[in-house]
Amino acid sequence: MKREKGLLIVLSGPSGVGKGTVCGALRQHDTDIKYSVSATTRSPREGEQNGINYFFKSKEEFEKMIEEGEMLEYARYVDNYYGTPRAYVTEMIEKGYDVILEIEVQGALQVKESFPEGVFIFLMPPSLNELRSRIEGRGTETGDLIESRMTVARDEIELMDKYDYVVENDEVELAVERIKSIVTAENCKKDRLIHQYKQLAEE
Ligand SMILES: Nc1ncnc2c1ncn2[C@@H]1O[C@H](COP(=O)(O)OP(=O)(O)OP(=O)(O)O)[C@@H](O)[C@H]1O
Ligand SMILES: Nc1nc2c(ncn2[C@@H]2O[C@H](COP(=O)(O)O)[C@@H](O)[C@H]2O)c(=O)[nH]1
Repeated sequence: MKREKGLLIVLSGPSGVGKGTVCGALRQHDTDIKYSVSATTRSPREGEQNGINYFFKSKEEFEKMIEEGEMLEYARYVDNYYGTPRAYVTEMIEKGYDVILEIEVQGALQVKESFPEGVFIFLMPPSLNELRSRIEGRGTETGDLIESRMTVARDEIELMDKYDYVVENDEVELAVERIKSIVTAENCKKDRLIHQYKQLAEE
């Protein structure tokens, strides 16, 4: 549902936990939520398209975006930059759409500073062994890169108490239902607060 102002939803969690898969499934359920496309200096994987999966940038292009204040947040993750272009997110929120960001933990904590009214959800794997098999099963990284991602994952999991919600991704459809419930509840809370605020303003 479109409102006066949309909700910013930050879906975070370790690489390979299933953020992209869960967002893809959520998209099938809720076509009104807008998905922010990140920028990155990582090379495209087979099948990834510029402007759809990511905006693929050179290091120089990315650093220029940072300098020009175009990033809502950004982080260096395993030797590459990743960041959220600010313009799309603020435009959609102002238009009343809920917007979801699918980002790692350093970036999520930056967004929490600038957008404390956002909803911060940490997607949790059933176990570290399952996380490793998901990364391996995806087949997009090998050897050292898998180890680097697993090392970062352990640090990220330690920060999950900084989030408003922790959602287990045991089964994709269950994770989607949990996220949908959170979004519905948070929107009700926001509507109630706006209603109370308007009543007070009228008194
Ligand atoms: N609930 C699940 N059960 C089993 N496999 C899953 C589940 N969710 C996702 N996967 C699988 O795990 C792999 C990683 O998922 P995905 O690419 O969505 O993770 P991600 O968190 O978006 O990763 P990254 O942050 O690196 O982009 C994929 O092969 C996906 O099919
Ligand atoms: N801080 C940000 N992190 C992001 C963003 N877009 C994606 N990511 C995260 O980076 C890692 C690696 O992604 P991969 O596509 O190379 O597997 C993963 O945790 C993503 O969620 C972003 O805009 N900002």
